Parts: sequence; structure tokens; C-alpha cells
Amino acid sequence: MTGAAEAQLALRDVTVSFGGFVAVDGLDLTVNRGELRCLIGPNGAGKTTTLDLICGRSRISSGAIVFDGREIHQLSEFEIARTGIGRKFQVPSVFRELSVRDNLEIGSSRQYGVLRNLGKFGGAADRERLERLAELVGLSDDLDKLAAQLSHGQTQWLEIALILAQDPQLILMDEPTAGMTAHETEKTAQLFNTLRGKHTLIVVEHDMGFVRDIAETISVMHQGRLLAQGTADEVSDDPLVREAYLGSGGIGHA
Ligand SMILES: Nc1ncnc2c1ncn2[C@@H]1O[C@H](COP(=O)(O)OP(=O)(O)OP(=O)(O)O)[C@@H](O)[C@H]1O
Repeated sequence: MTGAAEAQLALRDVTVSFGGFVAVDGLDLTVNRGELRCLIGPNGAGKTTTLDLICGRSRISSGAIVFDGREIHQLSEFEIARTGIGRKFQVPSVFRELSVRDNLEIGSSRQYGVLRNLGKFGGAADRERLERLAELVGLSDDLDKLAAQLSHGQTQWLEIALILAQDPQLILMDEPTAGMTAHETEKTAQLFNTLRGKHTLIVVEHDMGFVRDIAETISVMHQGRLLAQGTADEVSDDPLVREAYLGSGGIGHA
């Protein structure tokens, strides 16, 4: 990291408990602007819950979450999205009965309401932007296909394009390569490497091969806490990380 790196997101001593069960426990995590951070950890470590807390889907019990110098943990999920935080969930939420183009038109519109949006798109700049987005995620040849006809990987890329259409500063991705073929996973790594620097990304992943392909810094969670942080080699060689993964097939099968 250079001296110019600027913290964009900071979780400060964040704790959440659900009915007495502490899922995230005094978590401190800082992510710099433009960084691609991977968040790994054994099942139940608190990774998805951490994303839920950042985007306002769950509420912290104590601590603070600061984004771009502003505390966001008291804002609603909608207000947090408006600050520039986008979230990709494990299950894509594309409109399967519409074409890829229509999906992108809806995603690109700044107004809300599906039917309203379809009628309000169409300037040359809008079309150009849509085509750039489709090209970025490798769907240029599929614009007129129904989303339902896309492969699993293509559906995930469409979902990513829909998030990019909102131009969020920070994008939270939960297991983006789950269920993808090796080739799709490779293409997704290329896509993420293209996004690096343009957006800040936090990627929760189990596929260590993918993580190695994209991550500079990896944060490892265990039992709701930050267990280790470093490069892929540093965290893979860390005895504490190895111990945390015992019983779950090792870090390679995280
Ligand atoms: N709303 C909730 N109510 C009760 N317990 C919850 C809730 N959300 C999460 N948990 C618990 O918190 C713990 C952390 O869950 P979380 O999904 O964040 O883990 P994870 O690291 O993402 O795991 P995985 O890799 O398996 O997806 C789990 O034990 C889970 O059962």
C-alpha cells in the first residue's frame, strides 16, 4: 500500500448479536479507496453478516461504521445505497423474463419503477454507456437474449453490470463465483482485476484460487473476529489461520 492510500471504509469495534449469539465480535476493518479486499474465513465466521452490517441489512449492536468520513450505521439500507454502496447477493436478482438489454436499461436508469424506466431510456449517451457495460462484463453478443437463457456465470455478470450501472463507489460481493465453471471463474477474476482501482471492492469468497488471482490484501475472519490479514501467502502460512480452518477441509477448500 502506498503512503497515499486513503481509508474509505472503517468498521470500528463492530459487534452484532442475534438473540445472545455474537456473530460479529469487536471487528476492526479498514478498506482503502480503490482497493480490492477479499474477506475469507471458515463457515459461520461472520463474513456475510459483516456485509449485511455495512449495507444496513442488519444493525450493529455496538461500534461504528464510517464510509467516506461519515457514520452510516444508523442510516437505512436505502440511504446507505444512496451514499454509494452497492451489494451483490449470492442469488442474482435480474429480471429473467426480460432481455439483457432491458435489464441494463432498467439498471442504468437513475429513477425508480421498472415500467417507468423502460420508457425513459434511449439517448445516444445512454446506449453507449449500456454497450460499454455489456462489453465490460462480456455480454455484448447477448444483449437481445432473455436473461433466463443466460448461463449461471453470465447471469452473475449481468447482476454485476446492474450494480455497476449505479456507479457505486464501494461494491460488496458475496461469493460471486459460487456455482461457476472454472472458465467462468477465470473470466470473473479478469473482470474484477479490471474494476480494481475504479471502485472499492470487498469480496467474500471460498475459492482460494480465485482469491489468489484477485486479492492484494486478504482479511481472515473467525468466530466474528479479524483473525489475520495479509497477502495470500502470508495468510495461508499463518498457523492461526490453519488452525481456524481445521475441520473444514483446509484453507484451499474454505
Ligand atoms: N439473523 C440471524 N439470526 C441468528 N443468527 C444469525 C443471523 N445471521 C447470521 N447468524 C449466525 O451468525 C453466524 C455467522 O454467519 P455468517 O453467515 O455471517 O457466516 P459466514 O462467514 O458468511 O459463513 P458462510 O461462509 O457459511 O456463508 C452463523 O453462526 C449464523 O448462523
